[in-house]
Amino acid sequence: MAEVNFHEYDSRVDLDICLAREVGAALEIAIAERGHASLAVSGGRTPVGMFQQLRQMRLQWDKVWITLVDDRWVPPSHTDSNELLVREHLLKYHVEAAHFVSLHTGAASAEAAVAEIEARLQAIPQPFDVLILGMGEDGHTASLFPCASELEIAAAPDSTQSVVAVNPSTAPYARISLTLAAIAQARKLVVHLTGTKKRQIFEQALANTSQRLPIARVLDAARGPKHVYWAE
Ligand SMILES: O=C1O[C@H](COP(=O)(O)O)[C@@H](O)[C@H](O)[C@H]1O
Repeated sequence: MAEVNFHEYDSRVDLDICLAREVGAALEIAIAERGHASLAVSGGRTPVGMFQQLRQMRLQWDKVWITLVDDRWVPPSHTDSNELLVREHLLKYHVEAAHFVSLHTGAASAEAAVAEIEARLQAIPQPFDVLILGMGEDGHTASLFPCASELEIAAAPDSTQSVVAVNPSTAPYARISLTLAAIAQARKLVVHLTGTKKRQIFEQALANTSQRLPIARVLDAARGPKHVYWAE
């Protein structure tokens, strides 16, 4: 079972403040050591408060590259776009100076966009200094869905691909997702969770050795320290 450092907070606001500070500190260290930093974030509802804390931090954001771990294959103006969420809640105030790399292109399908997105990601300093994952109640993380026919390709630990197109059968929209192999390289991997139900699902996923859900597979493969930030 993957070893994780579990950080528990009394409230979601406390969690958001502390996680934003941890992320900011890790990015500062990366800039001091390598002259630049990279951050990959998740979409969904969980990270909004943390984004709002992070955007108020004074860092050398012009030296930071930001991308998403996954996005839904919808235009970036769509209400369900993870990119829109990041633009509205993170890429403001100080963070406006950061370099944002979109997972969306003008291609006709997610599959047709993979090569262009793969090329764009080459411009980001990698491995990611900080990569923040969310988790769905089905145990998916990024867009590595247990129900997707592409899961075995997307979750192959030795894949040389950084991104894949995924078509979940239990969730809306085709997706673009970082592969497990790209996620697992991160220098610091954070899982950001809220609520009792997600905590139970997460703990069961890690304990279940016969059915490895995507969240457990990613943590098994991660090469750097793994942290879970949780609040009710
Ligand atoms: O579809 C997605 O869901 C997960 C979890 O979202 P949440 O709303 O439960 O926080 C998210 O991590 C992922 O980026 C997103 O595309």
